[in-house]
Amino acid sequence: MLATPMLQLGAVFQPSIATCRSFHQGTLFGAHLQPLPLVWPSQNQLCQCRPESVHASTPLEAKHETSPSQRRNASEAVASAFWNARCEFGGAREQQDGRSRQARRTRCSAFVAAPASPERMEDVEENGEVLIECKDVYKSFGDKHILRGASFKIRHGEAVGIIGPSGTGKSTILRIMAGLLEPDKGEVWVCGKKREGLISDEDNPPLRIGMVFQSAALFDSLTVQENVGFMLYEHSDIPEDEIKRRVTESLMQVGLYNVEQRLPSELSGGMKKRVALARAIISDAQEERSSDDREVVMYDEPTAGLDPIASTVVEDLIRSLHVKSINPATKEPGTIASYIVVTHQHSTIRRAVDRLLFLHEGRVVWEGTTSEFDTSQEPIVRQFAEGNLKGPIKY
Ligand SMILES: Nc1ncnc2c1ncn2[C@@H]1O[C@H](COP(=O)(O)OP(=O)(O)OP(=O)(O)O)[C@@H](O)[C@H]1O
Repeated sequence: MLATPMLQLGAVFQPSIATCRSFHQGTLFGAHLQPLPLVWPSQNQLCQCRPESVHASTPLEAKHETSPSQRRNASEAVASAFWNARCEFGGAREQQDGRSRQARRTRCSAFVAAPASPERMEDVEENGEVLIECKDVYKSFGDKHILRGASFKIRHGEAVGIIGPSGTGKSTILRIMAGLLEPDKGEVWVCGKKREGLISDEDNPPLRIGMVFQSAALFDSLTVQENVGFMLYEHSDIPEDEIKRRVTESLMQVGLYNVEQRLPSELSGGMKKRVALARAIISDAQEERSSDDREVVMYDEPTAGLDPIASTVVEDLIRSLHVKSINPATKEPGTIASYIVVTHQHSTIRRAVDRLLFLHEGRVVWEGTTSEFDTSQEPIVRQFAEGNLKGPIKY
């Protein structure tokens, strides 16, 4: 059984750029900078800091009043940084050899990457290896029955959007796919293997998974530079000057300049999201990837709260990182083999993904391409696409 996480939350959370391992064995600092015992017993259990654990009442919660959003943000910062670190650097990947570990800098994404052609999408749909399959997945929180038999497949090479009304379980299914949450019923198959438990229980996850959380999940007490460079500081011997250079480069790719020394509290919501994306990009810069790599990057509402132009920057950035997109200037592909985007935003639906899963009342009620989304006469799709008050979706 996992011990109750004793997270200190919000702005006082202070990992102090310790190593992931020593952090697990080390201390967290509390509201008055009192060291608090860290209760993660092993690296494999790092995912226990997932938000639903933090929703539970903890000793700290009683001691220091924190809002649910602070708790969620702190837990996601921990989960995001360490869990991505584990996915990036732990397990099977460390055993890989013959693969260049030379740093590869993600190329500037100042272009509009083209969506996949219909032929290419057909090919992926017919021949792509199934990376994740959810079979009849159920999940409830107390008496709220959120997922009620969700079934679908994510194939290698796909850019998939999960859409649907608020509260319908989009983030929940993303967390289940990521292995941060267990379904109550149903199965999740990852690369042909049924997942038992959480990703933290797997020694050699068959699929590399990256996650960009909805809340941006930054460490409030670290500067932008420390947040973005977190993985490189923790898990590489890259000289500090080089890390700084890469941080600046990543930030430029998401349209941020001269913010390295700011704290997250000094940024707008949209800027935080872009910093989170910059962190995801820089974590990508550790070694060469190929389009055969089994990996999925999951973005939970990456453009929520952004103005239309900032949304476009982020959408194009997501698109340009995909292996299926070719930078027209350099003719080079991106590096992210497959990705999933949970979103409400119409611009993101049209600009950042190729195939859509429509989740409603806990099930996938419609699947199709983004162009089919525009032409489908399914009442539920039309209502959602047009924002009608009348239709099968009741508010
Ligand atoms: N850990 C949790 N504990 C309790 N309830 C939860 C938890 N996680 C999600 N929920 C509830 O489950 C429901 C579905 O949440 P989820 O975030 O998956 O929906 P969503 O479709 O992503 O919504 P939105 O589009 O508004 O972000 C919500 O009512 C939410 O409050």
